[in-house]
Amino acid sequence: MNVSKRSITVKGTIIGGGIPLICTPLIGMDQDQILSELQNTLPKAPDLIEWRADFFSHLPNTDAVLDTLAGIQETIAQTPLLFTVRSQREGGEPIALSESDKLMLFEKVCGSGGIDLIDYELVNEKENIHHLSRVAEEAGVRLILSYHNFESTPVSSDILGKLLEAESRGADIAKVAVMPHSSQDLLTLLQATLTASQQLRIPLITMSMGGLGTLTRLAGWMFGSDVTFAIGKQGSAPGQIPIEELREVMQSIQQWAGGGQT
Ligand SMILES: O=C1C[C@@](O)(C(=O)O)C[C@@H](O)[C@@H]1O
Repeated sequence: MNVSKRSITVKGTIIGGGIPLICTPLIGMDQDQILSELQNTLPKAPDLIEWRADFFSHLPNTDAVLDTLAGIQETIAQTPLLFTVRSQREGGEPIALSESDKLMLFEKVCGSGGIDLIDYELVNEKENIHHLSRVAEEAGVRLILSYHNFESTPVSSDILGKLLEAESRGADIAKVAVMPHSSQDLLTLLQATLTASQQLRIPLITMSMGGLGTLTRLAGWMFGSDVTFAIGKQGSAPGQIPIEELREVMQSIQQWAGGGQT
């Protein structure tokens, strides 16, 4: 069954509208570092900014998180902000919060009006996902449900299964990041992406990580991935490349491939 994909608009930015977007992460340990990363990154005009708050050393202090969020918001103006506390089992930094502490923090952060999107892993308890989905919806925050595999690339049907599961659990965007060990693994990820882009009714984000995965970060959009992650000042995952270089290559491909149509 071919179902046309639905785009979503966040702060005037269309995600899933055919034009691939670039997201740059902020990984500073404190507010000063984060705001300096932001000052450095904003002139490079990313479409989205992700605060990887698992790197933030004051994460257990909700007031410090909200204060930093206010500082980020003041600086980024119209650029949509994604809030992520990546779990350690899916490649994040160790944090001193239990899962319920984390969900309480998410409630505060969503309620603050300071974020536009929030990322949570699909592997989490169904009730927690359901709870966060309700909290986010009430706050007008879009939910990304994600799956990361830093070891290997699952078979295409499993990757597709993760993306479909994200949609069925209430995600506004489905995301998968996997580790390739061969060129075949890149094809596997891209095949799953193409099939998902024909079946899902929500935007999707996929990438193969590491040096070998670079091709998917540069050209995944041709197979249906709506957002790619790039380095603004510092990267947050293996294989990300600087935004300037990524944009240059993407623009060349778009120009020669006829405006980004797949
Ligand atoms: O999930 C993702 C994708 C990512 O892991 C990457 O490989 O670019 C980078 C993370 O910061 C982000 O949350």
